[in-house]
Amino acid sequence: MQKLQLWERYKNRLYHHAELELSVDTSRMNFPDSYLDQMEPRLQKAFEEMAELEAGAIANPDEQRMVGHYWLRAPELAPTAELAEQIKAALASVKAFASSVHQGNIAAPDGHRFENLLVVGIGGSALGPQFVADSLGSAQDRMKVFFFDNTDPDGMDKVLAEIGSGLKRTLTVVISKSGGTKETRNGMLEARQAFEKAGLHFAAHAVAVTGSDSELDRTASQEGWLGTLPMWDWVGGRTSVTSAVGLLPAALQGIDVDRLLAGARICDQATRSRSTRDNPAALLALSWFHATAGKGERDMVLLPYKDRLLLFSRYLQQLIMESLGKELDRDGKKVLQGITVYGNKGSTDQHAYVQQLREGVPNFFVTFIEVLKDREGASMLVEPGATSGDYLSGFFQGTRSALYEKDRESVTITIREISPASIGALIALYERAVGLYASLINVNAYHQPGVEAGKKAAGTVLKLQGEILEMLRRQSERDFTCADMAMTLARPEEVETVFMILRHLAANPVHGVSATTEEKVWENRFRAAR
Ligand SMILES: O=P(O)(O)OC[C@H]1O[C@H](O)[C@H](O)[C@@H](O)[C@@H]1O
Repeated sequence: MQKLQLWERYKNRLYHHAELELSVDTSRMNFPDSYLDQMEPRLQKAFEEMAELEAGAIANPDEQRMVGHYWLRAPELAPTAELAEQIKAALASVKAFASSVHQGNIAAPDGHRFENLLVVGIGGSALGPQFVADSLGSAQDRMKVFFFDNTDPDGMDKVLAEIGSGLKRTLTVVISKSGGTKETRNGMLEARQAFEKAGLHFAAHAVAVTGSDSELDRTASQEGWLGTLPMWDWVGGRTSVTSAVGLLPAALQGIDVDRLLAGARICDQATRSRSTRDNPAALLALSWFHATAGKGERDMVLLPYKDRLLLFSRYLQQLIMESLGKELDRDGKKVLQGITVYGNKGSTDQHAYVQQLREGVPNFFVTFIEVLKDREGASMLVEPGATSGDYLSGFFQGTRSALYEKDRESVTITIREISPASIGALIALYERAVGLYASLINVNAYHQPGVEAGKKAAGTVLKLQGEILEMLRRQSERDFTCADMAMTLARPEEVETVFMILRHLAANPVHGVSATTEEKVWENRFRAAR
C-alpha cells in the first residue's frame, strides 16, 4: 500500500481517547475494512458476556467464582453493597497503612522510619507490583523496593546483600492470594531467617496481603505481624494489580495510587463501549484475532520504546498466556489455544532480534508502544536539531515502517507520558482486551488448570527426596547408584527422578550427601556423609 493510502487508513482507523491521551493505531494490520462488520456479531456477544461478568455472573464456572477486578476501580459497580464496602475499606486501609509508615507511626523497631520495602510474592502476586514499581519509580521514592519472586536461594541472597544493614529498616510485604504458594512461603521463611540472624523480630517488620483464613493469614495473625490486607476469591492473581496486591507496595513506594486507579477507571469506561470502533480493547482483541487467525498462529512481540515499560511484556506474558493458553474451550472441545507473548524494549531490541523479525520467520505481529514525552525537563542536543528522545522516536518509526514494508503487521499504542494514570490505563486496556478476546475464541480466561500439574509433580519429587534421604541415613554404611536407590525404594520406574534428586542433594552441603565421580555421571555413587 502506498504511503498516502496508509495515511488515509491511519486517519480512518485511529482510536484516540482525549482524556487518557491514549491512541490505538491498527492501520498496519492488513485486515480489510469489512473485517469489523464481519466480526461484529461475535464482538457483540463478547460485549454481552463482559457486561454479565461485570454484573457479577459466575464468569469462572470451573472455580464457581465471580470475576470482579473491574469493581476495584469502581466499587459502586460491585454486585452487592457489601462487596463495594469491602473494596473501599481495603483501599482506605492501604492508604492509611502507607501513610502511617511514611509518617513513622508504623516504624522500624529502632524507632526510625522504614526505608526499604521487600516484597515477597510470585506470579500475579509479583509481576504487577514489579511492573508498577519499575515503571513509576524514581529517586524520590518514599521507600526503596526489592523483590523475592522465586524460591532461588542465590537470588534471595543477592537481594539481601543489596539491602545489607538496611534490613533493620526494611518492611516486608508478603503477598499470596491463596496464602499457600510454596515459593512465597519459602521466601517468607528465608526473609524471616535473615531478620532473625540480624537480631530482628520478623513480625515487627512484616505485613501480609492474602485471602481470609489462608495459611499466610493465620501465620500473620498468630505471629502478630503489623497487619494483613485482604485479597478476594473474585480477583484473579493476574488481574490483581489494582487490589491491595499492587496498591500496597505502590502506595508504600510513594506512587499516587488514586491516579493509577483513575487511569484504569477511565479506560474501563472507554472499553465498556459496545461500539467496536470506539472501544480500544475491542480493536486490540480484533487485531489479535486477525493476526493469529484466532488460534495463536502468530506470536505477539511487544516493543515499548521506553525503558520504564521493560517489564510490561513480562507482566503481559502472565496476563495473556495464563488467561488464553487453554487446552479446552468452554464447551470442552480440545482447542490448544493461546498467544505467545515476548519482548523487551526498543530501540534496544533493534540490536538484538529485530533482524529476525524483519527478514526471518514471519510468525509474529508487533505491538509498538510509543510514549510522546521523552523526559522531565529539558534535553540536550546530541547533534544539531536532535535529542536522544528524537532518536528513540526515529527508531520506533523506522522499525515500524521497515517491518511493514516486509509485510510484518503491527499495532501501535501511543500514550503521552508515563504516569500513574497512563500505567493504570494500559493495565485496564489489556485486561479488557484479554477478556474480550477470550470470548471471541470461546475459552475461559479466568482459570489456570494447567498450572496445578507442575505443582503436584513438584510435591511428588519432594516426597521422594524425603524417602531417599531416609534410606541414605538408614543405610549410611553403604553407597547407592541411582538405580540401586530406585530398586531399594521399590520405585524402579522413578530412576531418572531419583538420579536428579541425588545429584542435586550432593551438590549442596545441607543434606550431608556425598558422591563419587564415575565415568558415566548416572553411575555416580551417593552416600550419607558420616
Ligand atoms: O498469589 P498466589 O496464591 O501465591 O499465587 C501466585 C500465582 O500462582 C499460581 O501458580 C497461579 O498460576 C498464578 O495465577 C498466581 O498468580
